[in-house]
Amino acid sequence: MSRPAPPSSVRLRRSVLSVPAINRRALEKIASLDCDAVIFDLEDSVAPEKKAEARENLRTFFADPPPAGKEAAGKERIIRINSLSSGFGADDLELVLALEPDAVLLPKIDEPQDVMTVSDRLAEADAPDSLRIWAMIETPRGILNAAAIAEAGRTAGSRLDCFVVGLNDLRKETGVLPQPGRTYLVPWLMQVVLAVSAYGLDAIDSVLNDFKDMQALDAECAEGHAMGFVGKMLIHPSQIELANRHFGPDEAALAEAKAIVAAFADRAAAGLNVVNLGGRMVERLHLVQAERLVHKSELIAERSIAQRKTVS
Ligand SMILES: CC(C)(COP(=O)(O)OP(=O)(O)OC[C@H]1O[C@@H](n2cnc3c(N)ncnc32)[C@H](O)[C@@H]1OP(=O)(O)O)[C@@H](O)C(=O)NCCC(=O)NCCSC(=O)C[C@H](O)C(=O)O
Ligand SMILES: [Mg+2]
Repeated sequence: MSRPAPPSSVRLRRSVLSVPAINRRALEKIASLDCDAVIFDLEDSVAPEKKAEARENLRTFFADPPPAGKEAAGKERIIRINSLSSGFGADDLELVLALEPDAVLLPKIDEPQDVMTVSDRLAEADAPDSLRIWAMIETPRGILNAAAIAEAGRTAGSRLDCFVVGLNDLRKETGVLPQPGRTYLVPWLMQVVLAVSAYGLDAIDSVLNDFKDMQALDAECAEGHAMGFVGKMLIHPSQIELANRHFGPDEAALAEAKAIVAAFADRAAAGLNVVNLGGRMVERLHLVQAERLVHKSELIAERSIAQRKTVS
């Protein structure tokens, strides 16, 4: 079976900032922030008695003209709803249908059916295809079923696009303690990366709660990038810059990618699957990675221009 084209390969998701939908001041700040994506949170950061008010805040926010609501410099907009079994999820999902963000983020996904139920509801409501589904993988069953859940992304009509790991819930459920290096969590994190890689989705690494500890964030972003995550979920604006740096291509990686693209574009490489690049074997599979990296750097440049226009 051929691997589907990654649906998200053209999206920048280095820094994915969670903004409590109840916090109007934080909502106002979004346009000035250089994150790639925003998760408007209706779930854990909003108290039960404030859910309705939080939904109203989002209605107002999305009704605003750009750059505040609709387009904020090309940032991807995701609304995290409460689970459908919580008593709040159905109203949240109606809001999503009304606002048509780029994606709806489903919390505490245990199995493929959790995704398909929402996918079916969106189809029934004739939601645009551009409205994707993201899934929080943050329960023991979610980790165990990560591959099956990712496979649901291949089901006809499925809108599944991206996983976000939630280590707060996972630690709560399993008793694994927060530790530098996340030693005992690494096998589970890699299971998520493997699952998304098999089915052409993206995976976003978990939040770091200690938002003042830049050293810890630096280490965790480097680790997440090395593991294969495309970005990090964040809770505070001060975390954006480090995430953008780690999950964007650095200068050396970009120079190498451009050299690979140039090597294969050379007429001498016509019909070759392997070339010698300064004493190193480079294959066409590296060309695909290189082209993605170059494309990503172009998207980053476009986003920076759009962001500068927004704040000036
Ligand atoms: C963690 C916070 C409660 C800290 O807030 P605060 O004390 O207000 O921080 P600061 O005074 O340092 O804020 C400085 C300014 O920045 C704005 N701000 C702060 N956070 C955000 C934000 N997330 N988005 C936008 N703007 C933000 C403040 O308004 C200040 O602005 P100004 O007044 O102009 O100076 C707070 O950061 C926060 O609430 N963060 C998000 C929490 C959240 O979304 N939680 C849910 C996601 S975590 C998760 O999902 C876990 C997962 O499910 C799992 O299981 O692991
Ligand atoms: Mg959680």
